[in-house]
Order: sequence, then C-alpha cells, then structure tokens
Amino acid sequence: MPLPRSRGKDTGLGKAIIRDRFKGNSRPKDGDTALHTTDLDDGAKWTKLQSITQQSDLDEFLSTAQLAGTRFTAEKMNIKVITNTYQNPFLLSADKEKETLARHEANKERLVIPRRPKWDKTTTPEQLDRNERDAFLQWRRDLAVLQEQDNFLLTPFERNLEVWRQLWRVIERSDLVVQIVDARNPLFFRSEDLEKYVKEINEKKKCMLLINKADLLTARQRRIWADYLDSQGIRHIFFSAVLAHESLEKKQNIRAENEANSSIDEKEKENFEENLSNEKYTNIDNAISTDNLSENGDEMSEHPNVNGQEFLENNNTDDPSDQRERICTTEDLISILVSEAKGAGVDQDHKITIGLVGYPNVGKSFTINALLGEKRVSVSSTPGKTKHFQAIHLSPSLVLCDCPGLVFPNFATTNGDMVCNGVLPIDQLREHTGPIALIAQRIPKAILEAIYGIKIKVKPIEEGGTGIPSAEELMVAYAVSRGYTKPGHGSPDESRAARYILKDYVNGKLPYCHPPPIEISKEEFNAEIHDLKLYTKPAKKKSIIQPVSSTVNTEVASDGVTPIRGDKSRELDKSFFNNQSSGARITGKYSIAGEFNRVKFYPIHATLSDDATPTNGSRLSSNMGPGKKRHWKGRKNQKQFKI
Ligand SMILES: Nc1nc2c(ncn2[C@@H]2O[C@H](COP(=O)(O)OP(=O)(O)OP(=O)(O)O)[C@@H](O)[C@H]2O)c(=O)[nH]1
Repeated sequence: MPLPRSRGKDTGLGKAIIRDRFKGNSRPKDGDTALHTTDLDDGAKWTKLQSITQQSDLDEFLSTAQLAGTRFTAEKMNIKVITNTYQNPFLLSADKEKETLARHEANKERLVIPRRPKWDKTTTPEQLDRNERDAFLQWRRDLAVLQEQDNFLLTPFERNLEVWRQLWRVIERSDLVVQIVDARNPLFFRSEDLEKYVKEINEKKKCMLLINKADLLTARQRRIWADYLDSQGIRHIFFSAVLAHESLEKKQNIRAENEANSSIDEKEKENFEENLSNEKYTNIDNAISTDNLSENGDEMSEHPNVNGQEFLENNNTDDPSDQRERICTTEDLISILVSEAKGAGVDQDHKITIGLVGYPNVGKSFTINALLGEKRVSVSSTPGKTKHFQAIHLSPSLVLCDCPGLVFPNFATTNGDMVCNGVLPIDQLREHTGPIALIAQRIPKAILEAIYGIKIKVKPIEEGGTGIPSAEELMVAYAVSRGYTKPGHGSPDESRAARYILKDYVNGKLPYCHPPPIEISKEEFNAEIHDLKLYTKPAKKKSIIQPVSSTVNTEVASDGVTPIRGDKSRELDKSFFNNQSSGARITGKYSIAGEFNRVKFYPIHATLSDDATPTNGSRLSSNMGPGKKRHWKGRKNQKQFKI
C-alpha cells in the first residue's frame, strides 16, 4: 500500500542514506566562521568547518588515523594465536581453581550455620521467637558480606528460618547426628560447622558421616577415602540405600514365596506374619544390647554383606579383607549407629535418638526406607521433598529423626560444579555449557562415546583442539544421535541434550567420583571405574528376532544344495500357500472381496492399451489424444526396442 504523500515524501532507502550522509551537515550560511576545525580532508570547503565535540570510538580512531596520514587496508589471514586452548567462560582455569580453593581453605571458619539463641525457663515463646529471628538475620548479613563484598561463590544455602528451626530441634533431641553425604563428593556435602554446633549443644553428642551411594565407588576408591577420613579422625560408614533396598526386596520375595508354598494352617500363618513384623524390632533390640562392637565396627565382618560382596565381585579388587571399604548391610548400619549413639550416653534411660541430616537428594528417604524395611517415607528424585522432620520409631527403644533436606552454606568454585553436585536444579538451568564442559573434562571421551553409543567429533589438535570435547561438541553429538532438533530450525537442540546428560551424571550413569584432597589425580582416582564402564558389556536385551539358525534348517540333501526340510516346515508352507486369505491383500476402502482389479481401482488404466495408445472406447477427454491434445507426443516417449 503506498504511503500517504506527506509521509511517503521522506521515506525510502535513498532518503535514509542521504539523511545519514548529510546529517547535520547543512551548508553554512554566509558569515559563519570556522572556529574548530579538525578535518584536514580535501573535501568540499564547507565540510571542513564543522565543529566536532563528540565522536564515537570508530570515528575517533579513523580521524586520528587520517590526521596521522595512515592508510588502513584489510589484511587477511594475519592472525596471531595468543593461546590455543579454549577456556569456557563459565569455568575456572586450572590456576584460577587452585587459587580459589586456597581462598576457600583460608576462609572456611566463616562458613557457619545459624545458631539457636540461648534460652531458659524464664524465656517467653515470643521472646525466643524474636531472638531467633534476630540471630538469623545477623547470620544472613554475615553470609551476604562473604558473597557480595568478598566475592565468594556460595551454595544456594537454606534461607528459610523454619527449616533451620527443624534442624535445631533434631540436633537437640539426638544422641547421634548422622550427616548423610553423597559418596561421589563427601566433603562437599559435609558441614564441619554442624559438627561444631552439635558439640556446642552437648559435648557428649556424637557425629558421624554416612557415605551413601557407595555403590557408585569402587572398593579401591572407598579405601582411599577411608584412609583419608581416618587420618582426619572423621567417623564414617559406607552405605548404599539402593542396594540395601534391593536386597530387602529379594528377601521379602523369598519369604512371600515360602509363605505361599508352605502348607501351614491359618493359625500358624498368622503367627508367622506377626513374627515377621516383629522381627526387625527384635533385631534392633538385639543390636541395642550389643556392647561389644569395636571402634572400627569389626563386628560387621560377621554379617554376610550380600550387596557389598556382589559389588566387590563385580569390581574384583585386590584385598577383600579390608573391612573399612565394605558397604554395610542394613543390619550392620543399625548395629553401628546404635553402638555409636550409646557411646554418646546423653541420657541412659531415654530412647536412643539418631538424627539424620543432609542435603536434598543425598538419599535420606531411601536410607530410612531401608532401615524401616518398608515404604513409609515417600521417596522422590526431585530435590527437597522432605519438609518437616519426622520421628520414626524403629523399635520401642530407638527413634530416628529425619530432618528436611537442607543446603548448608558452603563454598563452590562455579555454578557448573553445583549443578553437577545436584545442588542447583537442572530443569531451571539457562546456561548449560559450564556443567557440560565439566562433565566432558571429568569423563574421558571414549567412555562418553561407549555409554551413549555416539561419536563425538572434536577439533583436531593441529587446529588448536585438546582432544577433550567442548561442551558444544558433546551436546551436538548427543542431540544429533537422538534426533533432538530445535523446533523450526532443524539445528541440534543442545539444551535438551544437556539436560539428559546432566541428569545421567547426577544419577550416576556417567561415572565420576571426586578424590580426597591428597596427592592423587582425578584421572588416576577414576581410572578403574571408567575402565569398568568401558569393558563391561551392557546387559543383553531379549531379541524378538529369532536367530537365523533356529528358524532355517541348514541341512542339505545329498546333492549338497537342496535343503532338507522337516515335516514341520513343509506343513507350514502348505497351510500358508493353500490359505486363500494369505498373500498380498488390499485393506481399506478398496478392500473389495475377491481379487485385486487394477482397472477397477484405477480407471485411467482402462484408457490405454499395453503400448500406451488409447484403447477403443477411450475415456480420454475430447481434447486429449492424437491431434487433439496440445502436447500429444504420439509414441515418442515410448521405449524403442531394437529387434
Ligand atoms: N546409586 C544410588 N542412588 C541412590 C542411593 N540412595 C538414593 N539414591 C538416589 O538418590 C535420589 C534421591 O533419593 P532420596 O532418598 O529421595 O533423597 P532425600 O535425601 O530423601 O531427598 P529429600 O527428600 O529431598 O531430602 C533417588 O533418585 C535415588 O535413586 C544409593 O544408595 N545409590
């Protein structure tokens, strides 16, 4: 639609160029003087006289060059490579990381958890509430200083006072406070200040690390961790809630089978069930009365550790007699926790109370389910489900206190690292390259390729590549192999690929474990678990296609060619070929009973004879055919056969 005259006058590309070229450069009126001149160009006289007070960077650069009489021409391929290693801007370089970790170590005393203000019988609930709020506010201010003034990156620590109140209650009640940590990075999930606080409440209370998800570590890795933790005097125990749960299920299935098979009468059956439900209480009470557990839990060796044994067999490690690396069974765990809590001896007469604390998603619910032997606590894979602490009476004399999962204030190197540790939610992530680049650095390319069945194309070393895939290279290879494309673009959907890869890493499908801070490289620490992934054949899926050998009789007759066919296959052939309904059939609207009739289905076929000329009674329209159709080519398009 043409623009109205008045508006159309000043529009259009030509006008725009003229406006841009001569913007503000109106011809000076007679009498104007040239007071500020910087342009020495030999252009039109009037252009030299304009006043220049402000210039863009580019204009300034060009005019300076002009003043200096320098000529600029574009030079191609005159590139100087300053560094040939690409550094992801969301990650730290090796040197920077070292420096950051040293700063963390120097400032770790400042990483505190909020304390409950002191109170006594004279304190009113309102006063206590006010004091708690004030103390909490001060705590948040101190952490804000750490973050904003001193530029430390902290974990997204819990900012809800109510959740901290739950923790205070759990600590106050418990004889033993168990921090459940993820075996892949135990120190990241451990709060040293929590242990300090527990002792501040009561010197007799005890603390312990429950290293869950120990199934994701090899026996050697567990031994290295055990050595380190022992050297630091940190009480710990390896556990796998998932393996314990599986073992429990197996036992229950066996019991159920036995129960079904047994021919005991109803009365006996009732007694059996009652015994079954009481069994765990008896076990626990037995455990409570056990006094002779050694400091290192040597008693554990008397329990057949089904899961740990299976795992050791899989990993085939050298010295299975080293008990410190063993993954405890549920019975072991109860025994050790109870003996540890009894040692605390806070109050000999009251029930033993064990508090379970930890970050979200470290497996608290799974652990409690394993301890409980049945599903009473809901289990989820979304962080932060347990919201209020629950007191679970395992036996008349043993109580478990399950605290809501809460993130403690801790130093972090990058956001990518926090995503990999499962502390930042993957689904809300906007920047994927940081955490994916970390995964690509931690897990060798060959392992990633083997796990995903993909080929990752990396930049050749000659072109500045390092052999380690970049985040983009990994995401693209994954997205292409899975057919994930961006809607409307058709280019690989990298963010979708990233989400799947990150979830696999967090769930342990992509294996990587952090070594303790000793003289051992990450590669060396993880070499065994990576090799295991590389050489362990994936479980064979049941094929729905029968192997050829089982369906075809490979025996041949005396002529050496004709296959001997058994009666069974002959019968099968006979019934197939004699069957009227077998053979090619048409379904749908043309599925007329009877035989297939080409002319009936495609009437145009009736109009042409075999040599493609119209037949008599042709149904070609009147303007088709020789002499009529405009483009009638006669027989020109027919294949000519030489006889
Ligand atoms: N491999 C492995 N995975 C585990 C183990 N225990 C728990 N998980 C996984 O960890 C995830 C979280 O487990 P939960 O028990 O729900 O975690 P939680 O600590 O109770 O989480 P909140 O309820 O948020 O506090 C689940 O997806 C489990 O499959 C374990 O021993 N081994």
